[in-house]
Amino acid sequence: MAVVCEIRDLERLARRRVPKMFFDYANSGAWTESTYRANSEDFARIKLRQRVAVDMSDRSLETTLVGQRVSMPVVLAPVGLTGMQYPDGEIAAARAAAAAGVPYTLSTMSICSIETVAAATTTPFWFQLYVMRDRDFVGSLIDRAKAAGCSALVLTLDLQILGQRHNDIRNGLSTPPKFTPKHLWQMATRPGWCLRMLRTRNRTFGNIVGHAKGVDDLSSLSSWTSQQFDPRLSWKDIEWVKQRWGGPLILKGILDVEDARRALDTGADAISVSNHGGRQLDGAPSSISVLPEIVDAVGDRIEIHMDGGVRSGQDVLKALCLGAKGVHIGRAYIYGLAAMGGPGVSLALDIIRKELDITMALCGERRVADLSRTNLYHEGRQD
Ligand SMILES: Cc1cc2nc3c(=O)[nH]c(=O)nc-3n(C[C@H](O)[C@H](O)[C@H](O)COP(=O)(O)O)c2cc1C
Ligand SMILES: CCCCCCC(=O)C(=O)O
Repeated sequence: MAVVCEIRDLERLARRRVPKMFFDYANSGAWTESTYRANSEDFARIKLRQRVAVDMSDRSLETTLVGQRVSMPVVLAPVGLTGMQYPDGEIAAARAAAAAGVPYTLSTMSICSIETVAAATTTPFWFQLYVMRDRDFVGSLIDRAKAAGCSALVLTLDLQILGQRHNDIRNGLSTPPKFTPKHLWQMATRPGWCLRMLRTRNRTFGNIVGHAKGVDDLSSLSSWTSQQFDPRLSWKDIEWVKQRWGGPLILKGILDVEDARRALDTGADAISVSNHGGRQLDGAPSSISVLPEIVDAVGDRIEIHMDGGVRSGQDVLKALCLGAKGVHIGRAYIYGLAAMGGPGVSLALDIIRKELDITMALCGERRVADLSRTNLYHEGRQD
């Protein structure tokens, strides 16, 4: 049995257990992957300020996110095709998040539908929305999320056009998988995954198939996306989404100060500083590098979340110090899920919680709300 100490251990296990096309889908970025790499590398450059002889006996990671109490300021980010990493993966992730006291965000592009996840869980989850050309369908997704009791809507703004991901093109990624000799070989070398996958009926996009015109041909994900996603999405559409939804709204994919100011005008409850995990605009800066300027511009008027490159509790702490109230993790929990299903997601969350707690204590802080830039050295000097 492999020893799992950190998220990278789960990544190694996931690589061994999931067919290449699905592991690569999660583990890649767009084009040269420079932004994908920068997301993690820029975290590593930030140094922590050690403090000693501070009473650390009473510590807490609890806080609130968009008005909801959480056991730590971590959220499971929306991840498309989660159910191809592990059968019924969305249900497993939602249950693990609920047990850990953190929110789970179900993607529009999930394998298990909103209703399937709601029926299998008792804790409200968040729903992530993509805006498609067919606004009646988008409206129906919002209504379905409301009917399922979702407790926040995450509106993603940075993927109206799909960034080019070379691994997915090379792998001929599709869902359900095509049965070409290459794909059959990839699956045959992962027999555990195949056996488990045979036991579920959820093998294609549950929210979408059968619900909207022309969505049944999913053989080419990128051409399908360009047919269905609406490239005309603009700020004025956000008002419509906000009205129709009527609950907590988080705008995801903000990377620029001007866009952050624009987001403020929409009256959204939070923004998520994100470059989609380096999967969209390659060459864009890392999320952690732009977080401080966005916090300086709008942080006193809107709750700020972030994601991108978070692989440890130390990374979470650095983002909190730079002004994020919530930190969303994508691949960190997907590796756990792909490696061992629901228990793997729980393990990923346990690892991050423990690392965050220990790091906070060694920095001399007892509450996440007390973390600030004074706990960091940036580029070798103290901010
Ligand atoms: C495999 C995969 C699928 C994703 N699918 C979605 C999605 O459906 N909707 C969305 O808003 N973001 C999606 N994202 C982006 C994540 O929500 C998040 O922004 C990103 O994973 C953060 O970077 P990290 O993986 O380094 O933590 C996806 C990310 C990955 C890795
Ligand atoms: C049909 C594929 C669309 C991609 C949606 C999932 C996503 O956001 C991603 O980054 O991948």
